[in-house]
Order: sequence, then C-alpha cells, then structure tokens
Amino acid sequence: MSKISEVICAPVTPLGFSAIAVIRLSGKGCIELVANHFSQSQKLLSSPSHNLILGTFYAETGEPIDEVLISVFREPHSYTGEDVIEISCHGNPNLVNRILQTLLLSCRLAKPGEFTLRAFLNGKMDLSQAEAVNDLIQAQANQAEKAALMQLKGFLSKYLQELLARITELRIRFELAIDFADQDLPLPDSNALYQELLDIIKTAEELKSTGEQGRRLREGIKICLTGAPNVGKSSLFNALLQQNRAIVTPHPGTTRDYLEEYLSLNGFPIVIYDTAGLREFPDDIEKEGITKSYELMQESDLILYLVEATTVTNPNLQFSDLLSPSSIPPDLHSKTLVVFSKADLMQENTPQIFPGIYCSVITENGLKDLTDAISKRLMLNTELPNKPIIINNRHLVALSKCLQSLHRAKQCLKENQGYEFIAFELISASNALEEILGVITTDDLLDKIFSEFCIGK
Ligand SMILES: Nc1nc2c(c(=O)[nH]1)N(C=O)[C@@H](CNc1ccc(C(=O)N[C@@H](CCC(=O)O)C(=O)O)cc1)CN2
Ligand SMILES: Nc1nc2c(ncn2[C@@H]2O[C@H](COP(=O)(O)OP(=O)(O)OP(=O)(O)O)[C@@H](O)[C@H]2O)c(=O)[nH]1
Ligand SMILES: [Mg+2]
Repeated sequence: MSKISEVICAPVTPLGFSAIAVIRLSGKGCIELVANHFSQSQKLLSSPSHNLILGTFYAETGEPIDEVLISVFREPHSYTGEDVIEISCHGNPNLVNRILQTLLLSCRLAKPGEFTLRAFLNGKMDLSQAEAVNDLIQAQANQAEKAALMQLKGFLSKYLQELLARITELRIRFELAIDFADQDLPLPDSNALYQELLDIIKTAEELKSTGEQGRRLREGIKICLTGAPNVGKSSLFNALLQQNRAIVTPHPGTTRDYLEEYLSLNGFPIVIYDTAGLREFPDDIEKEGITKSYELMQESDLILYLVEATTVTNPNLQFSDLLSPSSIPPDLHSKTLVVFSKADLMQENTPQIFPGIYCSVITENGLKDLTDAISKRLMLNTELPNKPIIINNRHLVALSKCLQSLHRAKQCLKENQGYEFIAFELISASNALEEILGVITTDDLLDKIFSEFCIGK
C-alpha cells in the first residue's frame, strides 16, 4: 500500500497555449509537497477537501513562477482515493514545464493511466469502469460517449454483479443438493434449478448480443464507396465529409490508394472509405488499389455502389445487372446500397428507371435522402437502449467464456451428470465475469489496459 501512495505528478491538459493548464498530483504527502512552493502554505495545509486556494507558485530558488489556483482533495474523497492536488496555472507550456520541473524535484512523473490505476486499486471503481474512462476520452461520437459514460457510472458493473450473484446462488443450491444427497435428504426441485440456469443464460446472452452494437461504437461503422472509375466516388466522399479531402478530376483512375476519414451520423461514429474505381483491365498501380477496394468491401458494414444516373437508360435492366459480377461479389450484395450519381446531368423529365437514391454533389439534391437511407439501413435512427452495452472486446471475450461454462453446466444437467460438475462450471462462469470487473487481475493485464491511457489520466 505504501508503494501505491508514492506521490506522482503529471500535466492533465495538453501542452500548448491555452487559457488555463492543469497539473495534478496524487499520493500521501502531495499537499505538503505543494505547500513548500506556495505562498498560502498554511491555508493549503489546513484546507478542507474540495476547496480552492489562490496564491503564487515559487520555484526552488524562491523565484515566483505563476499565480495559480490550487484545488485540494483529501483522501479518500478524491478521484484516486488518495490526497490529490490540482494546480491550475496560466496555459503557457513553458510555465507548465517550470512548475512541473519544480515538483519533480520531490516526486516522480506519473505513468500513462496511473491516476486511474490508483482509483481502481483503491476501490474507487472496478476495472470495467476504469476502462470506460479511456473509452469516454477516445469516443468518436455522441452515442459512443453515452455508452462509455453509462459504463463509467457503473451500469455494466451493476448488471454483472447481479448476474454474478444469481450464478453464485444457483451454485450454492447445487452444492447443498450434493450435501443433501450424501445425507439421504430429499433433493431440491431440479426443474426449478434448470429453469433458473436457463434464465441466467438468457440474461447473459442478452448482454452478449449488444457486442455487435458495441463494436460499431468502438471501431466506427465502416462504409465503403465503390463503383467504376469516374462515377463520382471521391466527390461524394468530400460531400459527406463536407470538406475537400479527396482529389477529384475528370480523369478516370484518379483515386489509386484508398482514403479513410471519420464522421458522425446521428451520433454514431462512421469510418468512410473512398476507394480506387473498379475496372476490368487496370494498370499495375490500379490493380493494387482495386485489390484493397475488395478487402475494404469485405470488412465494411455498408457498401455504397455508385452508378452514373445517366448511364441507366435500359428499362429492361435488372437490379442484379447493375451489380455486375465483375464489380460486387454476390455474397456482398445484401450489404450494398446502389446510389445513382451525377443526377443533375439527367435530362429533365427523364424517368428514374430504378427506384433508388439519385444524388448530385453539384446541386446537393438527394444527399439528405442518401444519409437518411444510410441511417435506416444501419439502424442509426434508434437511441441506444438504457441498458448496458459491451463496448470493450476484452469484456466480450470474457462474457463468451462465461456463456460457454453456463452452456456446459446446462449440458451436464441434461445428461444427469453429478451436481459437482455443474458447480464446477458455475465457478468457471463466475470467474469469467469477475475478470471483467477486475476482481482477480494480473500485473500484465493492468499494464496492458492502463498503458493505453494518456498521461495525466
Ligand atoms: N478538475 C477535474 N476535473 C475532472 C476530473 C478531475 O479529477 N479533476 N475527473 C477525473 O479525472 C472527472 C471527474 N471525476 C471525479 C470523480 C470523483 C472526484 C471526487 O472528488 N470524488 C470524491 C468526492 C465525491 C463527492 O463529493 O461526491 C469521492 O469519490 O469520494 C472528482 C472527480 C472529470 N473532470
Ligand atoms: N455534374 C456532376 N459531375 C460530377 C458529380 N460528381 C462528380 N462529378 C464529376 O465527375 C468527375 C469524376 O469525379 P470523381 O469524384 O473524381 O470520381 P471518382 O469516382 O472518384 O473517380 P476515380 O477516383 O477515378 O475512380 C469529376 O470531374 C467530377 O467533377 C455530380 O454530382 N454532378
Ligand atoms: Mg476518386
């Protein structure tokens, strides 16, 4: 415990010019440490928790560095559960560095994620909540932030704790049954135990089924723009991003390497790809680009296949003819949305032969229809349910492990195997859930999780 309490210090705001910058310290003795360099040292030493004090911060030489505002948090009432000081100084990176250098004469720089690691080790949050802190910082869109915030506030923890309690209770009932059998006492109603096991499995499955939604929030929903050369993929890419990101020219074969950008649609994070035009006889460079286009199509959640609206003149054409075999592989048709581009070039009164989305980046007609269609297709119109979502892959893996054990327990029960086998599987199921909450951890796991955090967090 004493090692944990060693004072650590780090800037918590990015080093750059800003209105204010904040430096944070945590650990036993950090209040005294800062008081040694502060004009209002008595006020600081006797300050209650959650208090602000204005004063001057001095260098080791006694030279004043800045006028600062100091926040005091006394253990255990702080983010880390230890004494914490936050120094708000003026947002000049040189001032921040001088204050930091002064502090580092008597403490050490915090490692990435070390403040949150301490919050976890001091029982301020469980591991899933600590991971949510980073997910919240990294989140790319409102809905991803919402999911991470719910996890930070313990929604997932509560759900898992309840599941864990039910598994434990069921296990105890099986263990009691083993004892009863030894003593020739009447056995409990095995049908009731079976029903409870089924119900637990259902609850765990329900949580696991949110994993796909979670993956989309974590990695972003992948949309790939594809089609023949020159159909207007890069132009549409730019229009959706509302910036001139991709090069557009009248020459087919302009885009060779793919481009990747992020946007948010209805609060969902989207990764959008502009790819090389598909053609049958490409040159060597294009060939590479096209291979990559096919890889991206495989990975994508949605493929937008562009066809120039003016080229669709044959009323006998079938929908499948549009997606000619040389363009989109048949197994990807179900996740393909056809978009008719350059709709402004259609003659007025030209019938739209295929029902579908006709759009133009010049007049901007149809762009809203396109984003609406994308939202509908990807089901982005629905608010996230007020239920926990598994957004972390480590959690999904552990939950799958838990479910495997629960299913094995069910199998044992069906095959009338001994209750001790079932109890064993239920222990494995509990252990898997406890991995998520960090009840049992290894240094390697903690290192891996917290090293992905930024410094000062
Ligand atoms: N300035 C500042 N802003 C911040 C943080 C911070 O540490 N400092 N946070 C994080 O980096 C987040 C807020 N999280 C926090 C969580 C708990 C406590 C805290 O003092 N908890 C005490 C008292 C609780 C209470 O009064 O209700 C406790 O848990 O006992 C502070 C910040 C976001 N904004
Ligand atoms: N009239 C009209 N022209 C368009 C529209 N969209 C794109 N274009 C033009 O079509 C040409 C090709 O556009 P790009 O966006 O480069 O097409 P691309 O599909 O990315 O082409 P490659 O990268 O070569 O495969 C350019 O001259 C664009 O200005 C549109 O909606 N209306
Ligand atoms: Mg292009």
